[in-house]
Order: sequence, then structure tokens, then C-alpha cells
Amino acid sequence: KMSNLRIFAVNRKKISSLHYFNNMCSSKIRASLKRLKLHVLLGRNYSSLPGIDVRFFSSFLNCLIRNIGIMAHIDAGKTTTTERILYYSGYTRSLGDVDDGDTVTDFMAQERERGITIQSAAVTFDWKGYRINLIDTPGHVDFTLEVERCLRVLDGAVAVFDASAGVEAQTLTVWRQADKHKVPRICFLNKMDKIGASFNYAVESIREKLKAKPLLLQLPIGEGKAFKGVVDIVSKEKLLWNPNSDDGKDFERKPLLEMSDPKLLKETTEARNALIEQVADLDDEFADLVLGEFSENFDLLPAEKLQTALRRVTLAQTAVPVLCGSALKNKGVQPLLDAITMYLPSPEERNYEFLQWYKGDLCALAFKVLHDKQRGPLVFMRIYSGMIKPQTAIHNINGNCTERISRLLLPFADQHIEIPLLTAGNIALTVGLKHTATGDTIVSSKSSALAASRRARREGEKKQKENNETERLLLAGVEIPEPVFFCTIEPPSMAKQPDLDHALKCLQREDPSLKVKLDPDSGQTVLCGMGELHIEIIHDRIKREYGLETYLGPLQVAYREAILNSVRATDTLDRTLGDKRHLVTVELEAKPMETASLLPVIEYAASVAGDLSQASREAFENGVHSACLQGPLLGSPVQDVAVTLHSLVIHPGTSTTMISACVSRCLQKALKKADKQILEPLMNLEVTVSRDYLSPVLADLAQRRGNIQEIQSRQDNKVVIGFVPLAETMGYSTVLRTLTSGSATFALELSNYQAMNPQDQSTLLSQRHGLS
Ligand SMILES: Nc1nc2c(ncn2[C@@H]2O[C@H](COP(=O)(O)OP(=O)(O)OP(=O)(O)O)[C@@H](O)[C@H]2O)c(=O)[nH]1
Repeated sequence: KMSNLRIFAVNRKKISSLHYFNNMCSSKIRASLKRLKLHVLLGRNYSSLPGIDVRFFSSFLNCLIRNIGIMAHIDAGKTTTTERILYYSGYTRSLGDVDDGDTVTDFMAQERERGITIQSAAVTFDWKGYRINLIDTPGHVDFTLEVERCLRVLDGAVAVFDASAGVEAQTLTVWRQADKHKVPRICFLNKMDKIGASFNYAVESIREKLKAKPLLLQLPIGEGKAFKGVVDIVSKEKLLWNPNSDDGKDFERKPLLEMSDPKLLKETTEARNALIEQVADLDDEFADLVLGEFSENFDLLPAEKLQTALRRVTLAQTAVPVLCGSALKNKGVQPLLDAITMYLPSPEERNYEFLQWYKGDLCALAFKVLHDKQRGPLVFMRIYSGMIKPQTAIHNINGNCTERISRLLLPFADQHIEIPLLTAGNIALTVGLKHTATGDTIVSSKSSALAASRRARREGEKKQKENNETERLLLAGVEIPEPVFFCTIEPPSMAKQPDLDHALKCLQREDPSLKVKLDPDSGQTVLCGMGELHIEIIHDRIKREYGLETYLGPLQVAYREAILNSVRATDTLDRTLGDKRHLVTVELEAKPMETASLLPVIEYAASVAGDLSQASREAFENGVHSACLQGPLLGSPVQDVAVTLHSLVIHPGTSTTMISACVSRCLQKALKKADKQILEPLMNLEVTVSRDYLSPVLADLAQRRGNIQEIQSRQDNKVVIGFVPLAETMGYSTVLRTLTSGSATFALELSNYQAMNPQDQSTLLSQRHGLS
């Protein structure tokens, strides 16, 4: 109770001193809250968390909200850091431990068993008067789509590094994604307690590999086993954790003094001066201040002035603050929380272009769908403008449908608190939406979407943009990568097929990177996914969550096909259905073209271009697309092809479906005639292994048709960087574990599709034909 009152008091002070008003008038909030009774449900998954006041949850000021994510390489300590954050913020009462499998954010059973984070869970908590919504982003490469989507929802991110390894492959990938979405970041060098941890090495790798300018806000006191705490460079204080405290809550902050810490003080003063110069270089306002009043003595510059400038630089993304600590040993996490509130942006500090089109109306992104047995689909939403209330209708732009939210919850890992309304900047969890899928854009009504679309169009005209305004209204638009693996899935009995179909439908709404197809030849259901682990997890979830024991066929790589020369073909289709004759003759040419895309380039010869109706054009294009889905060698999609229409003669009354069918057959004929090539997915591979195990790892990679580009030294480890065909990576994690006694880590990421050599290709073809 007391701590809650204190938070309120802090908040009050902030409100009056900032004279800030949220998107919504506060008297309006109070009025609606009066009408709605404070309603906290108890029972499974609902919680009356101690000290929580529902009013406090729903009326948070936008400027005090931080929507952040934690991004990291696998095993850098993201989950451990999250757990510590939740503990110090007071929302968990004991420290979870990933190694024991009892953490709050990794609540899915599979995650517990595997010790990795698969699904993003949004967690809400407060820290010193700020509301922090933390989106837990997955680190595994099979789940990059989830990372991408989360980045759209975040306003800022914390990049967690293993201080003994510096920048690793996956961090680099996620860092680039964060650059793409312009997400301001701070860095946390974790595992400072680990043998081999090096602050300088990690900072250098941020500079070199991420091409970022690190702003050192702290220095470690000791490294490895000797790590005791950190120095706050901005305030020139030392923070030491009580070695007898088993949860790290107890630490002291003391100014560095000439008497007691002469060496540390000297180092800190030098680091502070360097930081001031660095910030002055990046920020003109700060440069004026420093040169004007403090040029003689930087020591006189107040910490707050430096913090304000650091905040501007972080938001401008011209440099990135760096902090350090050890989540596992409970050191350095509280200052990280302070830095999150101090340097990362509030929702209103991000410039989302689309906000102006909604003029305060609801606009939200459904970034995660979960299926709950009792409550049905739960949809996590980031609210960008307006507000959400339970018992109201919303309009889904992607699905072009209107549906009703029955209840509104605030997510606290796997516990949820029922609330009466939620305003812009927040993360909400809604119950009742049956059709909304991950990635959908939600607005208050169809007319609101139309009004926004009109405004967007006007704006578009002004800026002479060509984008389709409906597309611009869609917030996610995350590119869904093509799946690289597939396998058949069978229910335990034919009678269970509808149950399996239902389970797969639900899972697809949650995870758009999962594709489900029907094999036209065998009639079997085929799962297509982003990786071995992805398919395994889906299989596991069908069993656990839907009670279905399914059988998976062998995992197969999604190959592609290409043609090597130009070919021409003609075909005629003549069919009478009922009393209608359908007659069409087509002549076309297929030629190779380097596009690295599955979308065929479609061209029209000058002789036909003029007199083709729109409907015939569409029918032609549909036919081309459908033929390219099934190449002649393996039935895999055809990449890098251009198709030119030379002639299309249509008998009056012929349906467009028949035109498409004829085009498709004709193109398949052409593709069959051409010289062909199989393309296989090639992966970027990075293996980190201790010196002693390098040789067996290299020998194994040679057998996997691996192509080593570089072997770097990273302290006592070797980092092998290269390419390996996806087909050769199956079961790699198990093999690597055995080869290196579990000491190695690796990251795999799709690089591109490359032509197979003739020998490998013929082996594959004979295997496939032997199988079929
Ligand atoms: N020495 C040391 N080990 C740590 C620290 N933080 C985490 N670890 C250990 O590192 C391993 C990975 O930690 P996690 O927190 O699961 O890492 P993660 O980044 O969430 O991993 P994924 O979910 O697989 O991406 C666990 O064995 C932790 O105990 C730290 O500060 N110091």
C-alpha cells in the first residue's frame, strides 16, 4: 500500500510539474472510471496483485510510459535480465532462474524445457513512477518474424550482450532490424561476472561490428570473479552490491572521493570528460552549453544537463548508451531500469506518421494472438492512438470485419488484470476477438478507417506518393519470409482430421510464418515452417494444447527451381461444359531472369499488349502464377523467371478460369522443355567454439558441404563464419553438442538460394524419385 501511495505521489508531482495532458482529457477518464467499478477477477490466470489499483493502470500518462523490448543473441541472458527487472520492480516475489525453468516470461511449457524464449510475452510493471511495458522478443533465428513484429510495437530497446563474447551473430541481425524500424537503444553488457568477461572488448565490438558509437555511462568495478559493482560516470558515484544480499536489492551508491578512491576517481573523471566531449560533438545545444558555461571545468557540469543531452542523442540514434552488470549475480539491473526510463523514448516521442490520420480515434496493432482454452483467443494490442474499452466493437482493417471486445486485460506474463479502459501508448490484452490475427490493424469503426484513408490520400497527393492508402493504414506489413522446411502431418485417425484442421487454423492465427498446405497428389496436410525447431514446437503444441497425438513425416527442405534457357510453347484448350464452348489458344515464352524472387516477371509482346482486356490480363497472370508454384523437377516453386505472352486467342464466351488453366498448362510445358536447375537454401552459419574443439567442428562442417569464410579469434574462443546448405543442418544442434561437450553455440540464418552442383542435384532427384 505504502509503495503504491508513493508512486501516486511521484506521479502527481510529475503531472503538475510537466503540465502534461494525455491524449485524453483526465476528467473524462475520471468520469468513466467512476461508472465502472474496480473489478479485479480472481481465479486461474487472473490476479489481484498486491498493491495494484486498477485506476492507476488505465490512466497512465503517455509521457511516463516506456514500451521496450530486450534483444540479444541466444543465451546472452535476456530471460535472466527480464526476471531481475520484474523482481526489482516488485511484481515477482522470488527470483526465477532459467536454469531451473521457473521464469515468468518463459511460461510456455516447451520454453521451460528448452530453456529458450519462443513466444513474446508482454509484461507490464512500474518503476519509480514510470509504466514500463516490456515485450520479450525471441532470440532464436527460427522466430525472426516475431522479433520483427515486436520491433514495430516497441518504442525503445535494450540490447543485452554476453560481455565475454561481445557482439554475436544474432545480435547483429536484430540490431539491423532495429535500425530498419528506427528503434532507439541502450546496451547492457551482461555476464560481467563470467570468467573472460571484458568490458573493453565488448565495447570495441559494438563499435566495430555494429558500427555504433558507444556512450559509456558506467565502468565496471572488477571483472570476472572480481566483479563487485559499477561506477556511474555521469554522477561520479560508485554502486556496490552487498555481497551478503542474496537478491541484489541491497546496494549502496556513494560519491567517489579523492581520499578513498583516488584511482577510480581519476579514471571516472577522464571517462566523464570524454563522454561530455563525445556528446558535445553529436548535439549542438549541448555543445553551446558546455562551451559557454563549463569550458573551464567539466566537473561543474550538473549530471542532469548531461542526462538531458544523452537522452536527445539516444533518441536521435546518433550514439548508444552502454551500461554493464551481471543479471545472474543480481548486479547492475536497477541502474539499467533507471536508464530505460531516463534515455528511452515515451510513445509520444516516436513519430508515427499514421497518427495524424486518426485524429485521436482508435488505432492499434494486434501483435500477438494466443489461444486460451477457457477464454478463446487473446489478442495483445499496442494502442497508438485513441483508447480501447471492453464491451465495444472494433474494426479490423486487414480482415475487413467488425467484431466485439468483451473484456480488456492488462498482461502480466501469464496473469491478467481486468481493467475498464486503456489509452494510447499502452499494451492491452483483449478477449472476445474471434477473427483478428497476428499483425492486423485495429480501428474503432469502418467509417473511421475510411476517414483516415481519405486523410492519408490527401497527404499522399501532397507528397506525391504513390502508395496505396489502405496499405499505408496497415501498421504491421511485416514481410513474412517463405518457409524453408516442410513435412507432412497426420492425425491419429481420420476422424480426428477436423480437430487437426482446427488446431492448425488457431496456430496460424497466432503465427503467420506457419503455412499449412494440402498436398494435391496425396491429399495429406503439409506443414511449412521457418526451421527445424519451429516445426517441432508446432508439433509439441498440437499435442499439449489440443490433445492430439500427430505423426510427422520426414522433414524436407523447401527447394526452388530455375530454368537456364529461353523456351517457347503454345497450347490450346477446347472444352465444352454444358452448352458452353471454351476455346483458347496461347503462345508464350519463358526465360531466365535474375530477380531472386518467386514472383515471375510478366511481359506482353507489342503485338498483344494493345488489344487485351483487363480480365484476360488477370486470367493470364493467374495462370502464370499457378504454373510457377510447381516446377517440373520436384514440384517446388520456380524462381527467377520472366514470362512473355506472344499471342492469346480467345473464343467468345470462354471463361477466365479456362484461360488461366490453358496458360498454366502451356507454361508448365515450356518449363519442362527448358534446361533446369534446382536451387537450395543456403544458410549463414556462425559457430563459437573453444580452441580445443575447433578441429572436430571444422571436420564435421566439411562433411556437411560447408564453406568456411573466416575463422576469428574471440578471447579463448574461435568463431567460425561460413555458409552451409540448409539440408545439411538437420540435427546440427545435437551433433555440435556431442562434438564439443556442449561448449559451442551457433546461429543460422537464411542467406539465399543457390544452384546445387550437378552431382548433388542428381543424388537429390534420385532420392526423391526413389521415395515417391
Ligand atoms: N555468468 C553469468 N551467467 C548468466 C548471466 N545471465 C544469464 N546467465 C546464464 O546464461 C544462460 C542463458 O541465460 P538466459 O537468461 O536464458 O538467456 P536468454 O538470452 O534469455 O536465452 P534465449 O531465451 O535462449 O535467447 C543461463 O544459463 C543463465 O544462467 C550472468 O549475468 N552471468
